[in-house]
Amino acid sequence: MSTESFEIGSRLDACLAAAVAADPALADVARVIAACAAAAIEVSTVIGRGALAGDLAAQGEQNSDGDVQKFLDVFAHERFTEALRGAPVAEVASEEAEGVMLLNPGAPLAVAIDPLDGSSNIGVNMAVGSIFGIRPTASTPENPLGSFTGPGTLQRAAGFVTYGPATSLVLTLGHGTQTYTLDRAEGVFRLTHPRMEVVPSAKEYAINASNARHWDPPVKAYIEDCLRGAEGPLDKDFNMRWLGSLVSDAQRVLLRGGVFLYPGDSRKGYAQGRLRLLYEAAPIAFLMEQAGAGAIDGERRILDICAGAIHERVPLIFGSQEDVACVAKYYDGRNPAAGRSPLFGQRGLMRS
Ligand SMILES: O=P(O)(O)OC[C@H]1O[C@](O)(COP(=O)(O)O)[C@@H](O)[C@@H]1O
Ligand SMILES: [Mg+2]
Ligand SMILES: [Mg+2]
Repeated sequence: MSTESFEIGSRLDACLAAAVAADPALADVARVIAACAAAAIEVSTVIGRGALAGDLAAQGEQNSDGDVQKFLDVFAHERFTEALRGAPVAEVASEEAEGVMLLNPGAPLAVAIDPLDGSSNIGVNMAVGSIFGIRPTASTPENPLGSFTGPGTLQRAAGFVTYGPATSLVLTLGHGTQTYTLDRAEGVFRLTHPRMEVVPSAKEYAINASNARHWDPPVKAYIEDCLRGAEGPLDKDFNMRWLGSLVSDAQRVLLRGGVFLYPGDSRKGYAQGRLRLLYEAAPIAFLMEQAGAGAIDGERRILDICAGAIHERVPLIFGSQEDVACVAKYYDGRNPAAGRSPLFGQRGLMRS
């Protein structure tokens, strides 16, 4: 959906209707997006009430990834899956459900969803979000995961919602990335950023530095060179931000550039990092690419990677094109970590 011709302030439903009028093949995708937007407004209302809505961080069961579910994880999962039941969605792969959920047999679309992203921020009044990727249904009795095992390039649309000081919906249908902001007075999303364009390079990086001792050599080398600032081979002073919420970090990168890294590391269970390919990395990668940014696992483009299982993890590095390309150089053998001290060594990539 190209929304450049839409006026700022246009309602999401009007933008979707116009996109469908221009390309009727988008009708089903538009219904799914409208369902996600409606669920997001419900979730936003509860989050906005904070502690008045009860203990949003109250702990329940463990999800399939071993994370303890909080009240808000489960509430968001229920609101989104209920909304998707009323849309042309055959299957849902949710972080909060072990297997693929079957909604409307024969429907044309499948949705991979992280109903509540940034769970560690629940209950402390910090931003959280929801992420979704919409794919064509492709499962068969012989291949029941078929809707989710194709590459991210198959996604018809993707989006994420950030429940922050404002609630916003970042969306792509494959023709650029747009942001809509929730007009709380009227309960509708309105177009506020018709065309997101990530700057080619910036001076901010995001990584959970408490894992530094577990990182693999390319990541250690890159962050070491960031920390050396203008005196180091990257020739600029960096700022660091880590919000503990992928969507919030992604929103910042979309608006002012920089690079985000959640690499694989040597902790047990973290060889592929923490983030999940289907409902975190692939939708974010689609949105980033449509905004002129990049997303890789270190060596491969995220959108080319196929999942073998619905909760599969993948190392994720995304952001400004030049900054992502710079990180890739640390991975590609041109900067072997051999000869470096384990961390904070003396030589850097850009120095001959
Ligand atoms: O606690 P860590 O290891 O820094 O991980 C933070 C990352 O984990 C996540 O919270 C994972 O998402 P969930 O909260 O949906 O499991 C990301 O939003 C965030 O970037
Ligand atoms: Mg998440
Ligand atoms: Mg989650």
